[in-house]
Amino acid sequence: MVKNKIIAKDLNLYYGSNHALKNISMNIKEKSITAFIGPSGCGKSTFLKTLNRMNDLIAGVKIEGLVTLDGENIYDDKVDTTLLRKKVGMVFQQPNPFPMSIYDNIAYGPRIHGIKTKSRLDEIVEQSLRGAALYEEVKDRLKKSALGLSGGQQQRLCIARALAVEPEVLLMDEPTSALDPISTLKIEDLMSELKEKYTVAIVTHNMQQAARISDYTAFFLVGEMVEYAPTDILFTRPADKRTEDYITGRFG
Ligand SMILES: Nc1ncnc2c1ncn2[C@@H]1O[C@H](COP(=O)(O)OP(=O)(O)OP(=O)(O)O)[C@@H](O)[C@H]1O
Repeated sequence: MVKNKIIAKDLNLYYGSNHALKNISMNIKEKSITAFIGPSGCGKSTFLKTLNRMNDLIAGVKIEGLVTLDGENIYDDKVDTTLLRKKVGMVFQQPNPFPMSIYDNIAYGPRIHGIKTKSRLDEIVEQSLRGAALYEEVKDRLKKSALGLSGGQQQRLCIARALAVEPEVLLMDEPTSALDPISTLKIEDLMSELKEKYTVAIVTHNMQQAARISDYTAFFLVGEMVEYAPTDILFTRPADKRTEDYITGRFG
């Protein structure tokens, strides 16, 4: 049986008086891809961000309920959020490399976590770039600015940067929506490789993408999680009429 890596239980989130997540319970399976779909504003990104406490950074947010990672409550007062975010990395919609060299982008996280030796950093940079299927394209320009890379390369760099601190979970918030179709395909292929080692959760607006790459899909609607099932079942035999209406394009 596949292990549950993350468990959310009765999760509620309020932005001030806006009840943005309503009683969400979900088990996210280890070493698989879970996609969150649903119309704009339904809470997909908000839910994703609760999984590494990125919403803590927003003023006026109130969170109730439980999220566990390997059985440990990530909202416990004792949790070090820097370490949590090392274990649960994040990749955003817009590629956001730091304005520094390709090498330094990758070495940044490991350096913060105390790795100083050049040979070890060299090793991590190469491994991470290989893990993100970027090494061959950039190996001769590691000391050049990351801002000179194409959008698709920048996004793979951001994935490599996330991999450099040895995460267990990767959260991806519409990682391909700013990319052309070829770069999108590269990232999708990469994600299928990544799930051999990591647990991946992805927000996507693109239902075909969810159907192509994910093992499980959750459908959100105005803050509720309407349905959560293996992807092939959710797209072929949804249990809820609202899921069916959405995936057949009747709204959203
Ligand atoms: N930082 C914030 N402060 C206040 N309200 C927010 C904030 N972020 C999101 N919201 C609100 O929470 C609700 C859910 O937003 P969220 O971004 O999670 O939805 P989404 O499904 O990811 O949407 P989209 O697909 O458009 O990105 C919306 O009503 C949104 O306006």
